[in-house]
Amino acid sequence: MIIAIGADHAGYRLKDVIVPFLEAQGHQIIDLGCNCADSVDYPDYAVPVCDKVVRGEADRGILICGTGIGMSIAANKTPGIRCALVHDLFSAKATREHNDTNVLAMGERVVGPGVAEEIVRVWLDTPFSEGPRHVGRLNKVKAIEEQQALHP
Ligand SMILES: O=C(CO)[C@H](O)[C@H](O)[C@H](O)COP(=O)(O)O
Repeated sequence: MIIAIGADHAGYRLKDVIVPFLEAQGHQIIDLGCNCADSVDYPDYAVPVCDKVVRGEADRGILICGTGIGMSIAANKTPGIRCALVHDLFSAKATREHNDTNVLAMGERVVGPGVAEEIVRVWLDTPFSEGPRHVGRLNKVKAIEEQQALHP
């Protein structure tokens, strides 16, 4: 897969663990920064990663900040993005099966590197279930986006 990844100053160290982990599995990585501890703003990194996904230039996106919360809030403002904040393996699997999420958010201050690697592995490997109830719910989410585009 082609995976776009971004982090703020509170997440770049975990990004630097996840990038070689993914490369070792044969994934192609688009690393959109940041790459040092100088304070930055998470929306500035969430938007470029989400753009890559909605434009089809990346198959998935991964975003990391201190908690993952700011990144997930920002990511879900982009129409077409379904971002899940995940810190456990059950949710990593469920959010792919049920929500067909295309962006994963994690918090470097919440989860250790070993668990984060397993979350990423499970999230990338789990297919959407295609269950009719999930498809119907996702269509309702899409309808919210379309409604808001018509009446911002
Ligand atoms: O948005 C966040 C908190 O929900 C992210 O974790 C940020 O990384 C965090 O706010 C950064 O905090 P800092 O005090 O500016 O390092």
